[in-house]
Amino acid sequence: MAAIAYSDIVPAPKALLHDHLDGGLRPATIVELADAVGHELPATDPAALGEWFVAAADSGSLERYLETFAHTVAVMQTEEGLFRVARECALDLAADGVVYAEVRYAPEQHLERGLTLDQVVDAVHAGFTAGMAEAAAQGTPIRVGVLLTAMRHAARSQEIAELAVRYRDSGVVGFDIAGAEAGFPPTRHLDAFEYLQRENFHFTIHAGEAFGLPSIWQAIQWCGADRLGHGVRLVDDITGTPESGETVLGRLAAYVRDKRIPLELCPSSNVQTGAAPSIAEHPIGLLHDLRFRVTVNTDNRLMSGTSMSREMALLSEAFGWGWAELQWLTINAMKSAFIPYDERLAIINDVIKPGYAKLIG
Ligand SMILES: O=c1[nH]cnc2c1ncn2[C@@H]1O[C@H](CO)[C@@H](O)[C@H]1O
Ligand SMILES: [Zn+2]
Repeated sequence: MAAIAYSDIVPAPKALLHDHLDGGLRPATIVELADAVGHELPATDPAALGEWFVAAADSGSLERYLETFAHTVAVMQTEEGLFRVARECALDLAADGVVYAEVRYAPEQHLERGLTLDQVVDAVHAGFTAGMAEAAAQGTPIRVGVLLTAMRHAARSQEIAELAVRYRDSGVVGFDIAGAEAGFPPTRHLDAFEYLQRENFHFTIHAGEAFGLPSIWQAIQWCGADRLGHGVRLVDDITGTPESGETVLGRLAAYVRDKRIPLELCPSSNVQTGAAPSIAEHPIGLLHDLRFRVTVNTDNRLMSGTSMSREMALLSEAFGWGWAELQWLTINAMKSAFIPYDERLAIINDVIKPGYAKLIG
């Protein structure tokens, strides 16, 4: 079957679970905000700056990929900067046909100019609220929920977990840890995860991206993660291929599949950090064939020069996926969202299924 074109995918309803607020700024916005706060950039022409981010993030290592965030985080230190970035994020996702998104960021990284954690969360919330209202007025409604991230090398996870729970009725739907994986196992933050479980709150953990199975195992069996951020290295626990008919799942891979634990896979990001050799060789193909709870995500639209529609177009081309697969990915994501069950179901039945029914024809 011919691959579905990017331009045909844009109007299709999409759900996104793994997108970093500080990884999705418009290059032109970075230039303007950097000028206002006196931050020096590697390029001041927006197009050149956009190219710089993709090239610099194309490093083959997660640590070097993450260094590029210095230039986005630097311009997200004021209420105006945070509001603007969040508003534009909602608008950009809506324009790409995303109808539901969970966007994450680490409040502790936005305190350099004197904001408090609460001021950071309030400013982002106001930006998303404005962006959602504008998107709805433009006929492209989107719902955005926030995940508050704690940085895994730092020691503020308990505080950020408490912040997330405090804001659970004001737009925050979950918690996450991110940052360099090797050397910073999720169990360092066990207190925060146990607290969140006692609060009946939801969380995902970046695991199995730059480091393998022990990180995934800890995230699930010690920390109790609802979902896996990436989780792509789970393939290390799978032998054989479906074609040969001798695929064998190890205990951990079997557990993840049996429990329907969602995998927040981010193909382009993985190719840039070296977690996968190419889109065509990305384990998402195998994980899809084995019917894991696979979702597709952008991770960092700026650093990967990507969007949900582009990721789906790349997958359609690499694996021959048609509308049925794109719908499957979208419904998987919506089923795995952190908003209440009835609200997830309403988006699936009222928005996603009718949207794809028109496309499938
Ligand atoms: O793919 C990733 N793996 C691990 N950490 C990441 C990834 N993308 C972004 N961040 C980290 O998360 C912080 C909050 O959004 C970002 O500042 C970046 O350091
Ligand atoms: Zn991420």
